[in-house]
Amino acid sequence: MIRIGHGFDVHAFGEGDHLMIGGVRIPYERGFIAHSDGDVLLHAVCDALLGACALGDIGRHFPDTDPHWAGADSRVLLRHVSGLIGDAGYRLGNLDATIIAQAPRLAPHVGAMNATLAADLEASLDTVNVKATTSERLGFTGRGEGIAAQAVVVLLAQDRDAGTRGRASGQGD
Ligand SMILES: Nc1ccn([C@@H]2O[C@H](COP(=O)(O)O)[C@@H](O)[C@H]2O)c(=O)n1
Ligand SMILES: C[C@@]1(CO)OP(=O)(O)OP(=O)(O)OC[C@H]1O
Repeated sequence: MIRIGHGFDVHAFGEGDHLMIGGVRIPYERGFIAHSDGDVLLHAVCDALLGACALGDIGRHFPDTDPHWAGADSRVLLRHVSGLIGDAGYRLGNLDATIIAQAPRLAPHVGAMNATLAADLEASLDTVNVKATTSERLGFTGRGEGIAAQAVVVLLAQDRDAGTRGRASGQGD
């Protein structure tokens, strides 16, 4: 059994001197306007994971009216969602994500973002792929008003008996 999920998020720029994207702190002349740290990529990934398991969306699990999440590190949200996915009996098959940003240049940071996602989702690095694109100066991202992110995940049913079956047949010893 596989399940597919899609997530999309946008955060506008406001005052600040850095952006949190994919759990990576990127020095920049603007910050994100958000209730949490505004990590647009991790929010899209959370929504994709929740969507795949029919568990609603990030706003349902972490309301932006709840002071507990004010200024929250979005990696905490991601790890919580990852736990929910495990509880539902699924693990990551693979994750593909795109950040739409005219600036800053993100290519130097995607390796660190991939590592963060793999760690928080307890997945291997070769199942995670973050990309960045401009929108060729078109639209709100192209005008430099904010950043958008999209994520798609495939989840696989956890094979709870894999270890014992392997041992019984003499594999994996
Ligand atoms: N914020 C961004 C946007 C893009 N990149 C890298 O540049 C490549 C070309 O982008 P286009 O929008 O012109 O297709 C893209 O593939 C990324 O590698 C980036 O680093 N940061
Ligand atoms: C993450 C939460 C909660 O702090 O707030 P924001 O940081 O504003 O992010 P958003 O993507 O608008 O949605 C979900 C919110 O509930």
